[in-house]
Amino acid sequence: MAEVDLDMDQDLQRVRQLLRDADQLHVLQFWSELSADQRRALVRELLPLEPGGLKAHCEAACRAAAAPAPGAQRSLEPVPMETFGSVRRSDPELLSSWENQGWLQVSQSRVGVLLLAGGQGTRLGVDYPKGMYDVGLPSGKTLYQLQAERILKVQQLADSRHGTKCSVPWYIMTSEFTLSRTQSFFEQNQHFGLNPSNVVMFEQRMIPSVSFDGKILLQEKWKIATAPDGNGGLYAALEDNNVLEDMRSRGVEYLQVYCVDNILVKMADPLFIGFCLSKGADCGAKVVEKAYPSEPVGVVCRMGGVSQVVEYSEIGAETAELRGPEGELMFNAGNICIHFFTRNFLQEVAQKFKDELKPHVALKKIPFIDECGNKVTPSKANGIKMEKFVFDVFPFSRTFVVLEVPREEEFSPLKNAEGSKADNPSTVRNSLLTQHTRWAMSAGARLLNQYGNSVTTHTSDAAQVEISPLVSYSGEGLEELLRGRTLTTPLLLDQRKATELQSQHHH
Ligand SMILES: CC(=O)N[C@H]1[C@@H](OP(=O)(O)O)O[C@H](CO)[C@@H](O)[C@@H]1O
Repeated sequence: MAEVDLDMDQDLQRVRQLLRDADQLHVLQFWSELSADQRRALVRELLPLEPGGLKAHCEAACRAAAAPAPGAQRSLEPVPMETFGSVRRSDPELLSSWENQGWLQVSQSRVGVLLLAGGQGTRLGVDYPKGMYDVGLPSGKTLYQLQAERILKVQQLADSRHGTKCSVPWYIMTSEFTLSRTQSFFEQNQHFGLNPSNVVMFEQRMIPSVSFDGKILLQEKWKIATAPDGNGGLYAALEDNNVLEDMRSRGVEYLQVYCVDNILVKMADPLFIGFCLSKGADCGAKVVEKAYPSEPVGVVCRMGGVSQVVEYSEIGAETAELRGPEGELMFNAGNICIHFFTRNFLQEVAQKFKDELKPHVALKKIPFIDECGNKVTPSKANGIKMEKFVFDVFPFSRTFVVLEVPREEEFSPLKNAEGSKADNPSTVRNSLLTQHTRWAMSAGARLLNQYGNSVTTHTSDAAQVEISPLVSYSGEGLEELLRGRTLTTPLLLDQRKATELQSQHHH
């Protein structure tokens, strides 16, 4: 006991020094009121902060609040055609050559996927990890489950093409907010059938949230307000947790990185992997055509000849609305947060460039403890969160490529709560059901709605087909089950139903 307290004394001294140097001593202002446990908690939280880093962080936040980043966007240009591929405009032969290349890599276990899942889900309004959200599909599957089953399927398809027994490891970056609940959710669900040793969770760093005058905000008298360091915290987290070493030891050379919230995300997409490899790229991004100028997606573009993404929060309406000769949006390459990286490139970023990533500043409402010790829930922005962006490493790549994909097949993100205008549980559920209805119809099924009428349009709200990823990854393999059949919707085509349909065929 005495020993612990001695350590505690030393630690407290270090923390005091650290705070004094960064001009943040107010963090300890309620020290005399704290219990022994609370004191220990506070010291434990502050101890790992790097002295110089903390000071620089607070000062930078303060400066940023005073003078928002200048929109140095006059020199923006669209991405040049030669780095740009398009699924819609490429002929089937080219597409299947990319795909074949990708399947080969997957089958050789050279491809991994990495999920960015440290976010707080503030806009969605849930206090648990977004991946655990059930969007109300007939199957009741969560985003995590859909993703897990797509991994199972992509492995299985690669194996049956190449006679292999491959694995696609799933790296999951979580944060203090999401790690333990994500872990227990996966355990409760037996990792959705995946081999647990191929699911690797790690945690990104948290950084202090600061007031407009550069002071760390207290969330409790014994806890500072912190936020994850943004999805660009990936690169520090890869280092902190030896993830690249893990990849190397498994022989994983290529990584698809993606955000948790896109219900249509293709896991380890062979076509995307093959496209990037065929171009000799070290880094790539999937994009969709922007739906409208103010759509909240970043745009992939160039500045001074260097590829990058300008985030929707920073582009400015004027630039977003610029149009080309045919009336199309000039900056039309909407970032859907699906990126390709070679392991070598990530290694290089981790070694040389990750400290060059500039944090972006967001002004937010951050609940805090005021000087009198009262809890305040602000009604307008009172604080600064500094976030790094995952795509800010694009400028360091040697060969950067872009693949444009059809939105209705690949992008429908869950951002907002039910009742909001877009990107909410209903819109993402409908995107998936509409996609699966389309797949079923092009496989030759005749679909009836619950009133016995034919479902005719491809986008009808009444069309309710859900196809398990374990049955089909991207629409393949459905003809043998569905051709020439009349089926009533809602239809849940899971493995059981598939077996049933198959046995009927054989009679
Ligand atoms: C930093 C970052 O990755 N921002 C991404 C990401 O936005 P969020 O609002 O952070 O979810 O996903 C969008 C696509 O859903 C993409 O357009 C945008 O550029």
